Amino acid sequence: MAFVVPSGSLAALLTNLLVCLLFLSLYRRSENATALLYWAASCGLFVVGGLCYAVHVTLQPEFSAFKLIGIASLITSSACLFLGIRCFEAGTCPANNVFFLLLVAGGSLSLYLLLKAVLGSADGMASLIMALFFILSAQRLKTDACQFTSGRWVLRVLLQLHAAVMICQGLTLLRLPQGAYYTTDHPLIQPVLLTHLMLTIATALVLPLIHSMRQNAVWQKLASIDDLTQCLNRRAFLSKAAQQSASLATLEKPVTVLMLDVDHFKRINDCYGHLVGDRVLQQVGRAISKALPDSALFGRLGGEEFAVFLPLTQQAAEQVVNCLHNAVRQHPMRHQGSTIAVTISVGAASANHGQVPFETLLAMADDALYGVKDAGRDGSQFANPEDNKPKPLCIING
Ligand SMILES: Nc1nc2c(ncn2[C@@H]2O[C@H](COP(=O)(O)OP(=O)(O)OP(=O)(O)O)[C@@H](O)[C@H]2O)c(=O)[nH]1
Repeated sequence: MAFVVPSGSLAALLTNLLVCLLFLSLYRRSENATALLYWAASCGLFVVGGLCYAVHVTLQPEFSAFKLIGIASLITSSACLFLGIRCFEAGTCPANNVFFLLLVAGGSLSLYLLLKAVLGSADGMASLIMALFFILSAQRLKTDACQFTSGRWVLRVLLQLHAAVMICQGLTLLRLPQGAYYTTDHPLIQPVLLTHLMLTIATALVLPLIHSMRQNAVWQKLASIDDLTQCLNRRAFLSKAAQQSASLATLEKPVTVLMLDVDHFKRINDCYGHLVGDRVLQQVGRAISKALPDSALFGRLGGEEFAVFLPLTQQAAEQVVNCLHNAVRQHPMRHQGSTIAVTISVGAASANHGQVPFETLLAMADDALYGVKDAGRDGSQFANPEDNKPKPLCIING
């Protein structure tokens, strides 16, 4: 039965090699996915470590350089996985990763040699150090606070199981006589290797899956955000607001739509230049975002025109509109020692029982906005939903 363990080890090495190639091919196809490269390196180093260890066992010297390289590669392998998780979390590669990797490899090897000198036998220490990296990786995922909760939960469990398997392997090896790993038909070794295999395969499937889920979410976010102001862009705002409006309508809940326009923005551009104009738009966007309640949707429709969707009655929305005027006034732009006064005009339309389609509210709010501009700007006007015509219910002129 002595051949059972080596064949299990060979299967583990082959699996890691295939996973390494899978991650490498994914890495070549995806952009900015350093995590995949680290995960490929992790499996690659595991194969190198296993092969070096096998050469050492075949030659069977008392203590060979192959064993040392094998142990170092195996430990660095799990450290690479940890770095892959770090890159994944950061969304990019932290600058100090390579230095950290060298530190880990050097530190772990020194620890190994120290334990070897003190204990006489420290074969299992490599497995325990690997377990430590699996635990650290799982911990890193545990602190995650955003989406993909289920994918990350699965990955965390896989890493924790892997850590448990490595601890079992480590404790088993520590109790075996020197070099007996490949020759003893120990009852624990075979299940440990099998579990290692299955966990590697499972992790190899889950990792790219959550990686692509994350990429998709990042792209979706990029596609829905306005570059300049960081609020929703036109397409995202209109589609989200229409969706929310439809679901609120079925519940007969109130809905208010605001159209906001920066007053005399052309003058700002003409006087100070387009770059300053851009900064004014950013400032206005920030001020409005901060002043809005959490339930609001806020987007830039284009140019100096913004829109807000509020799940509020007209009465409640009027207070929000007042806050928006104040917020914009209280955050004037400073440019070369002078202050650029900025005001906004707001057209609004409410449906207190959600019975008016979103598109109609938007058009009514737009009409109301024209009314405010005609009335002199820096004010607001609510359209009357009953006759579908803008009617001045509230004018605040600055
Ligand atoms: N800096 C900058 N200017 C922009 C941007 N988009 C549109 N504009 C400018 O915004 C100006 C809008 O001018 P108008 O539509 O006449 O509006 P206004 O001057 O604000 O006048 P009222 O709305 O009537 O108060 C134009 O000069 C556009 O070139 C942008 O992203 N950045």
